[in-house]
Amino acid sequence: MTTVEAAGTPATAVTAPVLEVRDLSVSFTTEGGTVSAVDRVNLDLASGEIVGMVGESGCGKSVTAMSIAGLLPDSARTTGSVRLRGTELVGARESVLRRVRGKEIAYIFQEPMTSLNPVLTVGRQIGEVLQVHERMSRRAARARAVELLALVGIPSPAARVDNYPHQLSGGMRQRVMIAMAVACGPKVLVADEPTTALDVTVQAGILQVLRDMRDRLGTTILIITHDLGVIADIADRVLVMYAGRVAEQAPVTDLFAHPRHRYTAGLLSASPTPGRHAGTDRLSEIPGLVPVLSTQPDACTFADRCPAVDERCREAAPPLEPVRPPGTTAATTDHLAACWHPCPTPRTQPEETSP
Ligand SMILES: Nc1ncnc2c1ncn2[C@@H]1O[C@H](COP(=O)(O)OP(=O)(O)OP(=O)(O)O)[C@@H](O)[C@H]1O
Repeated sequence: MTTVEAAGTPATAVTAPVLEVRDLSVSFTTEGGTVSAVDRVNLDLASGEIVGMVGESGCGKSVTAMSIAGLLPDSARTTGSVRLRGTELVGARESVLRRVRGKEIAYIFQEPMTSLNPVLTVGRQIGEVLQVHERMSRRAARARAVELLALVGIPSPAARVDNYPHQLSGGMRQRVMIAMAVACGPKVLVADEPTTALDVTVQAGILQVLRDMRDRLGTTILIITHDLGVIADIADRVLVMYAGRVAEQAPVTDLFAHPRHRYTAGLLSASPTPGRHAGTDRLSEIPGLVPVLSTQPDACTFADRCPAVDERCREAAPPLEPVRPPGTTAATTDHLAACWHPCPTPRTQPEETSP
């Protein structure tokens, strides 16, 4: 574990991160005014790491991920910095983004049917990526497409390469999307709810494919999901988003065993994650709704829903800071929470108890 250098800095890997996000904020101009979707997010992704991003609907997960991949619409205003292997992406020219997308960073969307072209065979679609980015001949690209379909576990890839998307099951289409995404060997893969529309066994297969991509190709993966079971299954580290901000981030086992932000604790008890609901079928709910960020910029955004709220929470937003692991006195950069009154841990420090 690395020691703390400055409060509020994200967990830093020992080697230089592949992706560095600093103070990333995104707002949208709408007819009803400016909507703030992401507020000063910091995040590092280390090489070969799988990081999960969780949070309720509307917390800013997709907007964060799309801004990282340079995929936001023109109505978005982005500030801060996103550096991918040293290249700044915020404000970069379209020619830079075009070069980076696919080759350096790739994005997998939730619903492959809307991303795949229905009138082209999957082989043509994978092949086009290779022809454009890798300047492969059509023939070589087709052969590579067959290899990629095999890599993502599609049976009879030499025959499936000539299928149209509608001839494949939902799980196979998602595998095709992953094959297209990894075709040019991107360093970073952003997977936005890649398993949401799939049943549990197909979902397990897709997660295995993502793990294989990391293990075989060293791909760094940012996976967005509502499903804490998916996070527990695949992620090394978790980032919990709330109302456009990072509420907590920690190694996965630490987060599940010792959530420190009250929102994370609420999410865990509202989710049927194995081991947390022994003997009960009922899920608890976090009362209230995710607030619109622009309505309360200088307070903890979770204040209205928090069981430990006090005046301080309504007066100032807590910074994302390292918390002490149970039984230790020194904070580490591995576990950070943005909370004035973190949940107590089994051997909590006196000043960390709830009010
Ligand atoms: N194009 C847009 N124009 C205006 N507001 C937007 C736009 N895209 C997203 N938003 C707003 O930004 C906020 C964050 O949205 P985002 O899609 O990132 O949430 P999310 O956490 O990914 O939710 P979900 O899990 O439902 O996808 C929401 O309030 C959303 O309404």
